[in-house]
Amino acid sequence: MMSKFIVRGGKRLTGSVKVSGAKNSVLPIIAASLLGEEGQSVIIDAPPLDDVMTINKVLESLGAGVTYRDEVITVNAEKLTSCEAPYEWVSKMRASFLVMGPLLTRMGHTRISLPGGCAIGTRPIDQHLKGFEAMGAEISLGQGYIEARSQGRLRGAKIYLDVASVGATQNIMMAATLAEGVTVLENAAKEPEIVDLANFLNGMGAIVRGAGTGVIRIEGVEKLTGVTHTVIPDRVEAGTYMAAAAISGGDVYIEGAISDHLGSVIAKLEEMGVTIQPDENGVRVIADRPLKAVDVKTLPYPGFPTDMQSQMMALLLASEGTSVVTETVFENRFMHVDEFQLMNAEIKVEGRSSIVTGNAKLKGAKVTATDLRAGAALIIAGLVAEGTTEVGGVHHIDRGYVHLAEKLNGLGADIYRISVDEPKLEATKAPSEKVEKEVPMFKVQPTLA
Ligand SMILES: CC(=O)N[C@H]1[C@@H](OP(=O)(O)OP(=O)(O)OC[C@H]2O[C@@H](n3ccc(=O)[nH]c3=O)[C@H](O)[C@@H]2O)O[C@H](CO)[C@@H](O)[C@@H]1O
Ligand SMILES: C=C(OP(=O)(O)O)C(=O)O
Repeated sequence: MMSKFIVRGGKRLTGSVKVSGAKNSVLPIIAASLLGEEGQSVIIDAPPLDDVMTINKVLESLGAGVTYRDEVITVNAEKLTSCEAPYEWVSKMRASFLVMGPLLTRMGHTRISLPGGCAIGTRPIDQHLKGFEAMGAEISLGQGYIEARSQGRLRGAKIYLDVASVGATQNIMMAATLAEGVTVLENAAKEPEIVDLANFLNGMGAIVRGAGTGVIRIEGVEKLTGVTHTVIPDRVEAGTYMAAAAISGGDVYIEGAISDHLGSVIAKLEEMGVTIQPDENGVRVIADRPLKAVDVKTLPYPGFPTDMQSQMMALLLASEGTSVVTETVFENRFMHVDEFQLMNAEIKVEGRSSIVTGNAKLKGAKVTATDLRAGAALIIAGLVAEGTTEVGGVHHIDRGYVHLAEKLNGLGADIYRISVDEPKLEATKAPSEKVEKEVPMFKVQPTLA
């Protein structure tokens, strides 16, 4: 059964919303728990997301014992029975590829389905493989799978990344923890999720230094054990609620948001005229003046995050003046532009930049989430559009947002989720029309005050 979000615009957001654990931290940490040859890992604040369920399935298919209750995952990886991550799971979620480093270094052999490209770009994995090869692995490709083998333990190496890839940094860092000798990773990604993973690994007994800087040094150890760890709050989810608050002219406290992780987003919001008041437990966002247009360029951390680009574009549509949004991280991350245009937005794409005309008179329309963040951005636009916005492609949103509608409704938004029958394709007949089922248009109950 497919779903849609129905957003009725015009509500000002006020109150408090709590941020969940970070999707982009919990996924590599779950993968890293495969390194624990003794004891179990307990991962606290693991958000109930489709992506988390998918990677848990991958771990189970490798023979690990996994339980998930009340946002706590326990992983027992003492005995693994397989080193192969099948297409079934990797095709659902690229981050499953992060099991490659842990499996290779612990078992000396792994076979993983090739992660495909996706809506936002081709997303190659050459830097991951370059790192494994430098550590002595032999890589072969065939039938949609990548196989890596090492004779004995991997060996520490000096590795320079051509791009500061988050995934390659994580995969190589994990592989290096059990390698013989020291690995020095240069031009490493500096995202807070890298630091969270390093803290998890160090808790397991690894020796990782310099995470959060461009050079990470990993001294290999013989064995790692399970550890208890709390995942950092999701900075992209926090940023999404900041944008939602700002577009609605609201006053919202985002509980759990770590302002240090959101420097570039906060700077841009302040430049637009939004008041941001961070404290030790979260960030308050007050939008009591007309918003001003600003230019935004996505960059690796600490630059402006690509995962906030589409939500920011929604906000710029409601600002005074013209903005230029430049995407430098992924080559095809403007799919939301066409959808915004269906809502009466005026945006022109020129290569890697989008020229966004502000003061848009947004109108509700039937639109589709082309990826996770595009979905959130369409909902943000729907908050101020005239009439009703119907957002399809909700499965993308479910990958990365915990109770998005409930959390926004808790702030005063008016969002429903409805079920929609999937169109059936039959050989001899034209595809049937999408039929909206006669489900009562129940309002999702707010879970937060
Ligand atoms: C699960 C997770 O944490 N996902 C995040 C992670 O994705 P992910 O780890 O896949 O993103 P990367 O940092 O690897 O990608 C950044 C850029 O590097 C390129 N590249 C990457 C690897 C490689 O071997 N070769 C190469 O050329 C990519 O095509 C892209 O243009 O970081 C992205 C960039 O902040 C975020 O948008 C994603 O939300
Ligand atoms: C692109 C994203 O995630 P992933 O790398 O898991 O596709 C995202 O979180 O916006």
